[in-house]
Amino acid sequence: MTKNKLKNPTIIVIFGGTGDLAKRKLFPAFQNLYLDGRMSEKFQIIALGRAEKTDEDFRSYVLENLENFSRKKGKSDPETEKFLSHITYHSLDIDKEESYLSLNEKIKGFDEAFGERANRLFYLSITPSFISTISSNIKKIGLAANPKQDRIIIEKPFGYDKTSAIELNEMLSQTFKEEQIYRIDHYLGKETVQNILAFRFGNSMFEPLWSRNFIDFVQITVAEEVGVEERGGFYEGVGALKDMIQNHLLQILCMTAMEAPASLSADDIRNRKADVLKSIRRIKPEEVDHYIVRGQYDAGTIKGKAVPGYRQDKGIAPDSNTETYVAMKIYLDNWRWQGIPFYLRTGKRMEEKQSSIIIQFKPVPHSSFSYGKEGMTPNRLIINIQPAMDIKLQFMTKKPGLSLSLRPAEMIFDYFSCSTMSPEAYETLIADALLGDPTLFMRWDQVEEAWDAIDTIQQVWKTTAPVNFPNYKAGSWGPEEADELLARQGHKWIPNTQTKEELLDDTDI
Ligand SMILES: NC(=O)C1=CN([C@@H]2O[C@H](COP(=O)(O)OP(=O)(O)OC[C@H]3O[C@@H](n4cnc5c(N)ncnc54)[C@H](OP(=O)(O)O)[C@@H]3O)[C@@H](O)[C@H]2O)C=CC1
Ligand SMILES: O=C1O[C@H](COP(=O)(O)O)[C@@H](O)[C@H](O)[C@H]1O
Repeated sequence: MTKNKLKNPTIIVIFGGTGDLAKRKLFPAFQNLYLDGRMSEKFQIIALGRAEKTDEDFRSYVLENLENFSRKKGKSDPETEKFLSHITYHSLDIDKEESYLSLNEKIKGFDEAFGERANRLFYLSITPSFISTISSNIKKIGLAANPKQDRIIIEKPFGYDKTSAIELNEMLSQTFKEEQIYRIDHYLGKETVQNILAFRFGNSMFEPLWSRNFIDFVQITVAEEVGVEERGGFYEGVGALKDMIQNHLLQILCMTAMEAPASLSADDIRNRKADVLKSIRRIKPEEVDHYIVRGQYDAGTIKGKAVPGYRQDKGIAPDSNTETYVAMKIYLDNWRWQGIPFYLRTGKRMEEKQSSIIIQFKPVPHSSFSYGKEGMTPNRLIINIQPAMDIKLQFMTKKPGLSLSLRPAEMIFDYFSCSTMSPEAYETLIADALLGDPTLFMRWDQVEEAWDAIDTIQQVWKTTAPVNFPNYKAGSWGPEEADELLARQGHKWIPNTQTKEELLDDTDI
């Protein structure tokens, strides 16, 4: 959210510096920030992993990955070489206290070279089970002794349920104050997610319509074409509810449903988002099947390519009951949204990659018009988050011709048409963390409320195995039960795959 350039000397310590996230997202983000002139003159990245490696070998590994994953690519040009010279590798075993002593020596060495104590940013890109050990070792050795200078970024998932998240937070708070803790949800760094705030509160004409008075229902989709790829071992113990709903989808729900913040300060925005999470209607164990559908993909075809089922993927048990799909109906018990369903769905191996929010408005109370073969289509506002980055307003117009008959049409704002190449989500978030702006990070109460909203579901699923897994084909839009979830309300999932030509169907003019 902030545009400033980092001025203070800074040391970034990446736990999990050799991992998948670091190679695909973190190093490319730092490289792009560097090339954009957003890093300070004096900075050092210390990447940690268990094996012994030389700086040279590690830098070649980073360069190779920049070539594959960075938006500005990583050619071996002088600027990228300069960036690489700011990276050091350090061998550290998280469980061994002596490793932290040598890390401390290394950090002090850079402080000396900088001529002052640098700010420290600890990036925990490791499995959550290591967080407590790292945090207590950081405290023991005094690595983060200055609350004004030192921060920590924690990757998701923050805990596995509400109880473990509370324990984790208590443990962390023995070393770091809340204002030093940056809990990342990379969806909040996406341009189009931030644009929801701009769209809603930077305009006057949509907000009066933004309530139960005019909206029929809201549909939030985060669909992926990919399966679990190389992360089967991690995903098996997690599943779509914890991997996607607890964080990304509930954060998008917050942006869509929140009240206007008093200001753009981090706490004003986060207070209004926390209100949404608090207002999510908690469901009873016996209601879980009524409100939530889980699914797991079977073998199928995506864009003409055959793909295996989840149970055949690498690292997955052949009788796994981990869900790769979740659809749920959420009610918000507050004045603005009482009685309006929010349908959330997410899944891997879906027909196409698509993250979107669809606001369906109530139908007109009465109409004397005739309609084309699609019939009357309610007004819709479609906010496409990715890969399309646009906002569409769908409404009815007169069909060209002699009769007064209507057909749907749309107006489109394309985010790309007015922006230069957007920064990646991780660039925005890391820049904010370096500068100390926590607006786009999750405050503790948000995390706790989000777990509270889904804990009952997890508990019920732990004790009742799904009877019909796998229950959707790779390349589809999920299990049939997800259609029934909406049909009970007289609603349907809106496909959001129509082209403009299909929408403007002229066949019966
Ligand atoms: N990958 C992704 O797309 C995403 C990941 N995340 C989150 O990011 C975090 C990291 O994920 P990811 O990068 O995929 O995980 P990986 O399994 O790829 O990497 C794990 C990292 O942890 C290090 N590690 C493991 N054990 C130790 C130890 N005892 N001492 C020191 N280092 C150790 C490994 O280093 P080494 O083996 O070299 O010692 C490696 O760098 C997780 O919390 C994940 O949920 C969040 C969103 C997306
Ligand atoms: O956090 C995660 O997000 C990715 C999807 O992120 P996107 O930016 O590519 O939409 C998901 O694949 C992964 O399982 C999850 O951990």
